[in-house]
Amino acid sequence: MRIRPFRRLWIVLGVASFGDWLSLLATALFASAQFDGSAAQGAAFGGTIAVRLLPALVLGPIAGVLADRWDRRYTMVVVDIARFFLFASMPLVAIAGAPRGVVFAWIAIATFLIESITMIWIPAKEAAVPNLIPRARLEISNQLTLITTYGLTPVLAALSLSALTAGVQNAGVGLPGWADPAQLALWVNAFSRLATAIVVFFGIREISGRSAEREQAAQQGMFKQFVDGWRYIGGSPLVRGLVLGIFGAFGCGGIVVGTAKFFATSLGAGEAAFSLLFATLFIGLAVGIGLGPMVVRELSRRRWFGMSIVLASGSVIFLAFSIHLSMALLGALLVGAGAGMAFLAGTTLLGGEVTDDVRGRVFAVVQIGTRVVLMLAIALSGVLVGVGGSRRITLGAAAVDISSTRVLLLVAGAAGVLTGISAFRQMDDKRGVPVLADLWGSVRGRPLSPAEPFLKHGIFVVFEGGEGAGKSTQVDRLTSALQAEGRDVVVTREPGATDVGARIRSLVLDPGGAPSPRAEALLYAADRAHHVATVVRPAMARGAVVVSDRYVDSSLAYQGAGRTLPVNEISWLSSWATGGLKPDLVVLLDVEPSVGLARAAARGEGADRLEAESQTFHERVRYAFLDLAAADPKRYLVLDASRPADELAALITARVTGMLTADDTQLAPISTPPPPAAADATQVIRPADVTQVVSPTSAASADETQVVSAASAASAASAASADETQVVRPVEPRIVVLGPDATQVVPTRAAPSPSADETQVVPAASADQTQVLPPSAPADRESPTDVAVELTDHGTPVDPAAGDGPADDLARQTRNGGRP
Ligand SMILES: Nc1ncnc2c1ncn2[C@@H]1O[C@H](COP(=O)(O)OP(=O)(O)OP(=O)(O)O)[C@@H](O)[C@H]1O
Ligand SMILES: Cc1cn([C@H]2C[C@H](O)[C@@H](COP(=O)(O)O)O2)c(=O)[nH]c1=O
Repeated sequence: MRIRPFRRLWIVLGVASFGDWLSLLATALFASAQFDGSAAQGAAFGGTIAVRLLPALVLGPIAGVLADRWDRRYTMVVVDIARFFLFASMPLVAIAGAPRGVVFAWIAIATFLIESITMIWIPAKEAAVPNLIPRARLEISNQLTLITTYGLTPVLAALSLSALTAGVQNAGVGLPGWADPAQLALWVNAFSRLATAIVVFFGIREISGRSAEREQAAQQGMFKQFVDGWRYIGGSPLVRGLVLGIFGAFGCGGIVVGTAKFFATSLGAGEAAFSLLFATLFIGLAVGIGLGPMVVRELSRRRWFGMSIVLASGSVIFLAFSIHLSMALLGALLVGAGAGMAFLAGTTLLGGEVTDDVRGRVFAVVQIGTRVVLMLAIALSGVLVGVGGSRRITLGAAAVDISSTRVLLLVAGAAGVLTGISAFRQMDDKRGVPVLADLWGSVRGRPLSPAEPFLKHGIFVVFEGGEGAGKSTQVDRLTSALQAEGRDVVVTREPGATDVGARIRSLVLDPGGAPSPRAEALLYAADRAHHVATVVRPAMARGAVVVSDRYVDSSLAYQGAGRTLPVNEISWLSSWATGGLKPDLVVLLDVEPSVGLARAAARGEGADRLEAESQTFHERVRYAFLDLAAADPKRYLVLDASRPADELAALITARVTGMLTADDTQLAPISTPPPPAAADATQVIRPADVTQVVSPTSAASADETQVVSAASAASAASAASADETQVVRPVEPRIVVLGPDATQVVPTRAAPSPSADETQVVPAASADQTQVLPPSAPADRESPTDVAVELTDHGTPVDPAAGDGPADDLARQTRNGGRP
């Protein structure tokens, strides 16, 4: 309202809308007053309202073209002056003493003319709004406009008419003939048009003027402009989806209105129920428009639009099955809310996304189309259910009453749901982001963000783990191995890889400073945002292998589990900071905190602020890392970091080179030729010991954690990233869990099992509960993508080198591609 031209336009709209509602009633009443007898009066009343619909059908198609061709301010002014004369002419004809038949005929003609020119006024006004206010304010301006048009002004118009009637009645006899409420209302309406014309002409000059594209379009012939408008609507998936969706939502609303009377009867309820349903629908509409944006908050408007249509249509289906008035009222409320939200989201999207040169035509199609669809839906559904009645269907001994009202509601609801889904698909701007999680996140103020699109060629490997786990050591080793192959490797770390990061690092780690937990989380996120934007993404875009010492998981573990801040909030923060960039591989070096801290202390550099935290803090951190790995095993390589550094380095190099071999088409060219035995390049170093986490762990105790030794370099080479937005592996890895007396084949998350009948899927959380299979499953084990995992009876790691039991045989077979 602080935007002056918009404020004035809103006042104009309010007055115009008040006049519209007043004239709707007044013209119909005035027309019926020209007849005697209730039948003739009823026909005159209904006829005048029907006449208002005709122009939409006749003039609708070209109204938008005119609104796009002409100056919008002059269009509005000229139309309003014409409406002033037309409205004023109706009582004037009567005052002039014309016979009642002529008065009625003129009312019908004038109504037709008024509605016809209004068809041009509406799109001109609608198309002007987006030029007056910033895009971010469009939704709230639409909310205001819709609430004014469909909430405030009809009520005000009805109250004004009653007040006029009461005033005239109280004045008693002696008043002149023209002073009847309907005629007075027409005068009020006529002068309100004159007032709006003056305000638009003198007060909202900003509406004038044409963009260069509109100027250019106006040079074309009208027919071409008309055809282009339809081509634009049909050819743009967004606009097509919006238009179809809005029509669908209004169709649903119309069917509910059209069948409400029969529906109330089928519920065994009477007239009052009909009025209740009708009123509830409008209350729902107001709730959807007024409160919808507050509820969904930052949800993508494109998604919201599709979801609202599904809500409206799904609620129509719900209505079809309602067996009690309370259910029906709930259904009607939801239909209204869904339709209201769809209309608000739709008009806002149209205002923001449709360019100025075609906006008039698009708005004309929507405004006029919704009227037509609404009226057709009301009329046709009323006729259909009237003709259909209720059928008694006998199925054997049982007989069921099926009312055509419910069948119609069901069919319309199902069609609406399909329309909503199709609109959603056409317009979705967050493909790949789970819909319900996104909705839930948005309601809670944290919508999920899609991965930021960028041309990704490189591979992103991250090392995670507690203090002194050996990350820096392994980062160096991997880097050397890759560089020896001639790869472009970028070594980096968090926090502190950039100048900005170095300052943040000293802020968070210097024992002197003490940022609060939330400030600490934000500082790490700030370091990460800058790091990803300036180091990681550019390096990956050029095809480098990026190796980072710590990344998002450190925040989840240290600030989430360690500082006990809500992990989902830290996760959202990191996802925002990184634009959704996930590593292709996380190497988790798992070690007892006491061992790691002792190693770090042995460096003799003194403990930083986090290293100085308690033992329990570091234990929480450790289990948080393990939990993260268990939740997404394909992306993780979890290693027992107490093993010798050389062994770990061999395993990591094997896994990463395996990934690189698969990805070589995308990576930056290797600068030195590969070793002479090309076949060897595909041979993977056989690991002696890969540790895999097969169960989510609780942070409580070490005994509950199932960290198990595993072996299979082949799996290490193939079981890389599961992230759909990044590297997608053609073969899903699977984990073979070996116990001292049992073998279990556990497909990892969502892995399609090639031999489903041989595979028993068990919840990996508990080794005790696993189903026992004989230790021979050659078909499964021959798969090069299997990971052999060995368990002791209490789930702790077994060193395959230490024993020679059946488990070791199987582990060896797996390593050897199924050969004994
Ligand atoms: N596998 C290993 N076995 C024994 N000692 C190791 C192993 N890996 C690294 N170390 C030693 O442990 C110490 C810490 O190693 P490193 O600096 O690589 O760990 P880090 O995880 O990067 O530590 P921080 O988290 O403190 O940065 C070093 O002295 C290193 O030589
Ligand atoms: C990225 C990140 C790090 N931390 C902590 C973890 C460590 O204690 C230090 C970093 O020191 P290092 O010698 O480089 O390992 O910071 C954290 O708490 N949150 C994070 O996001």
